[in-house]
This record gives sequence, C-alpha cells and structure tokens, in this order.
Amino acid sequence: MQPTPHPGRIVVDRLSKQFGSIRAVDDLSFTVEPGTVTGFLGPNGAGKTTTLRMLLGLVAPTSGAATIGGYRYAELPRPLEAVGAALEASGFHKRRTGRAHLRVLCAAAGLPARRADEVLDLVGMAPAAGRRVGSYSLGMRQRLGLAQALLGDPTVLILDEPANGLDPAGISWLRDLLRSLAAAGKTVLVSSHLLSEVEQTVDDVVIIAAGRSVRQARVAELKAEAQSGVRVRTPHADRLATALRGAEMRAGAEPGVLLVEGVPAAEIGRVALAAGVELHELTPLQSDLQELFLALTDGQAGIR
Ligand SMILES: Nc1ncnc2c1ncn2[C@@H]1O[C@H](COP(=O)(O)OP(=O)(O)OP(=O)(O)O)[C@@H](O)[C@H]1O
Repeated sequence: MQPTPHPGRIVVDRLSKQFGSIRAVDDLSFTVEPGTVTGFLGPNGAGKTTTLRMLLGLVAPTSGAATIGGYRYAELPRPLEAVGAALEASGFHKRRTGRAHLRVLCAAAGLPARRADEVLDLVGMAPAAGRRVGSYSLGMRQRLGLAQALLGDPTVLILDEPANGLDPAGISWLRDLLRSLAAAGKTVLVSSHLLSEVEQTVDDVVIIAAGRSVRQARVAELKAEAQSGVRVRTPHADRLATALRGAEMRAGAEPGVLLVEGVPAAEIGRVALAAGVELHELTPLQSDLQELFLALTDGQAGIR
C-alpha cells in the first residue's frame, strides 16, 4: 500500500498541456513541501498560469498529473479547507462590497458570515470592507483575492502574481503574511515573473521557460551562485593575497581593497586570521539574482 501523502504536498508529475499548436506546459515535474514558500517563476507566457489552472482543476492536462495531498483537485474531499487560490484580481462583482462578496462565498461554503470580516482583517482590508469592489484599487483587489483564498483556512495556498499592484509597503506586508503562513505549516506556492520580487519571500524556486523546467533550487543555493564576490579591505593586501593563493581575485579601485571571487566571506576571514592579517572590511557583494534568472531563461522565453 502507498503511504498517505501529506495533505499539504503539491506534486506536479510529468504535466503537459497542448493548446492547438502551442505546448504551454511541457513534461513539467516538481514538488512543493508543506511549511515552505515556493516561488514559481518564469517569463511572460512561460506556462505558469496554465500549470496553476491545471493544479486547480480549471484546465484538463493533456498528459501527466497535478495533485494536492495525493488528490487531483476535483477529487479533494474538502476542497475549500485543502486549497485556497487567487488567480487574478478580477471577476469580482463590482457593485458588491468586499464584505458582501466574501459573505456570499461563506454562505455557499457553509462558513459563518463572520469569517468574511476575519479574513478582511487579516489582509488589512477592514477599513474598506464596506466599500464597493468597483471602487477598489488594483492592490486592494489583490488583497480581496487573498482574503478569498484564505476563507477556508486552507492547508495549501496558490497565488498567481500576488504582488502585482502592491506598493512597497504592501509587498513587505505580503512577504510577512506568506512567511507566517509557511511557519504555521501551510504550503504556499506563488508565481511571479520577477525573481527579485520574491527572493526575500521564498525558500525554494521552480523556474520554467517555454513550458519546461529550467531550474529547481533553494533560493540560498541560487544566491550563492549569483554571488559576485567579497570585498576585502586590509592594510596587508599582499600578504592576504599570498595566503589566499589559488583563489580568483583582483585589486579593487581603491588601495588596500581586494575583490575575491568564489571564496565565502567566512573562509576569507579564517584564512586572514590564520595568517595574522588584519581586516578592516569583509563584505559579500550584492548577489544579482535577476541576472541569473535572465541567464537561466534566456532564449527560451515565453512568448510563443
Ligand atoms: N486557453 C488558452 N488557449 C490557447 N493558448 C493558451 C491558453 N492559455 C494559455 N495559452 C498559451 O499558453 C502559453 C502559456 O501561457 P500562461 O498564461 O500559462 O503563461 P504565464 O507563464 O502565466 O505568463 P504570464 O507571466 O504572462 O502570465 C502562452 O503561449 C499562452 O498564449
């Protein structure tokens, strides 16, 4: 007998979708674990939304399977408690208030009406709960979409470009919310076409281009790869360079500054200490994840 999968585990297994002559998703496989925030990244047209729609049973796969806790969406015993999703911030009834919109959904799902106010509060929309959705800004509609996704207190949260339309304070708020949901054991999958937008939010990334997986990794791993060196300032640059022999390095623009590639800052510190070299600065240079993302997806970009 197969072991029962964790109810929060998402498994995408050799998933493909053909739309006429376009292979929107092509033999894609990945797993998303509970307790993590995973970024689902790719350029425009890469196949992110199509994949999420297949996960949510809104589009039938041409082949392969996408399951949540071992079930295809349509087979989930209690879908609202299993999965909450926000695909796009439209499709709201413009003349209803945010509160009324959510109360209709509560009634349909057998949830108490007060749950509408609880989730509006959770997404910072309590002050606008009584306003018509038609008067909401894009960012407010995004928050309402998120509130809707959270209604059933689901184990898994699937969000398509949730940061769209949010201001910097909103993005930072979203980051904290998603991190706290993951810390509470939920599975969070968020799509984005900007790695830089989600790099501080996500633990893992699945990067796709032209419907295919190009990279799956921990963000920390990608950051280490994209790391563009360590700046070291010392009055004994020559001695340090000798002690670090073998490492790739060049002199910085200022005297006493060395730029070292491929050796972590901690290791440079250790070598300097062992060699009795005084350090005045040891700075890992800003990694440029977006550059790495572009390099990974280059030439296979989305628009087909
Ligand atoms: N219903 C459909 N009929 C035909 N083609 C479709 C359909 N839905 C998506 N596609 C095509 O499938 C490809 C993938 O689209 P998808 O919306 O999944 O990409 P995406 O990664 O979400 O892009 P974006 O970042 O621009 O939202 C595109 O070429 C798109 O035109």
